[in-house]
Amino acid sequence: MSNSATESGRDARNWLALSIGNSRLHWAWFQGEVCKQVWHSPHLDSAAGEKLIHGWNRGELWCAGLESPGPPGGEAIAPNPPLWIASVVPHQLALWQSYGRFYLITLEDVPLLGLYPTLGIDRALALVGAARQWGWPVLVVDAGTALTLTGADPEGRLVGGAILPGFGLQLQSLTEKTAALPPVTFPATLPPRWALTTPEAIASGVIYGIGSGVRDFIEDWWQRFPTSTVVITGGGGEMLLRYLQESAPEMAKQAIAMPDLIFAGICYIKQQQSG
Ligand SMILES: Nc1ncnc2c1ncn2[C@@H]1O[C@H](COP(=O)(O)OP(=O)(O)O)[C@@H](O)[C@H]1O
Ligand SMILES: CC(C)(COP(=O)(O)O)[C@@H](O)C(=O)NCCC(=O)O
Ligand SMILES: [K+]
Repeated sequence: MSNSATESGRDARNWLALSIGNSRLHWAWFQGEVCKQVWHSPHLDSAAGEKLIHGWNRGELWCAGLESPGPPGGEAIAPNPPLWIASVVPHQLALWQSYGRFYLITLEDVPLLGLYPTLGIDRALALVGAARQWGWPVLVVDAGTALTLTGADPEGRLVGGAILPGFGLQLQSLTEKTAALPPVTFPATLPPRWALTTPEAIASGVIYGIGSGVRDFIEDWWQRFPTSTVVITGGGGEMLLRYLQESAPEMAKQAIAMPDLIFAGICYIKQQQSG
């Protein structure tokens, strides 16, 4: 095979995955089944989206001057990569629909039994992504804007789950809905549980509150499915794992952190569809 044939073969295998969350856009660049790079960007406005698509159409993958739409380092890859999207945010999804090689993943594409029609596609994809690697039954804890728990049984049937405000949303809502509580940035480490300052008291309430709730859900899940894998993902996943390491070390040892879980799900669906 000539060099150029090898090159074009490689290029043809390039594709992008975009998961549109309520806080951010999550991007991955794949070659075939291999995930080469993952990065995150803020939501984009329509001008920024159009600029990016225009660049892709011209064969420039990452538009210069656009804030963080591309991977750090801005790798050069083939023009017009297929873009596989999973979205739980309709107004952000609309930006990408004019792109020629746009593929939207919906619940109908996901081979999961017992789905209900309004289940978030991110939750369904995370579940099949986790099961592909660890098998059924599986429980996914996704600490995103909302924190979700989503579990499926040994047959790959959705058992159900729960949705609560995530770390950032809880911190933000306290600031917004009270007169005296200051904005608190997401702490890098666990705060003291018995806090003596207002910011630490807020951080403690949110982190230990979410953490103990999640722990209770996991304990209940293991009563039902003692052999189930538990996978933790999402922007707040590290904090959740830190909580478990301190408060429930045995549980933490058995939980698996997969920050890029959604992309395992997207890759699986793409493979199914591409035959
Ligand atoms: N760099 C970051 N940017 C935004 N949120 C972050 C970041 N690091 C951690 N977080 C936390 O992660 C949560 C958002 O998770 P993420 O999985 O990005 O959400 P979504 O998928 O809903 O957009 C928020 O609670 C936030 O506090
Ligand atoms: C629960 C979610 C908001 C989580 O999204 P995220 O916070 O991670 O952006 C999303 O999965 C969603 O909109 N779900 C629809 C309702 C459901 O899953 O039952
Ligand atoms: K999510």
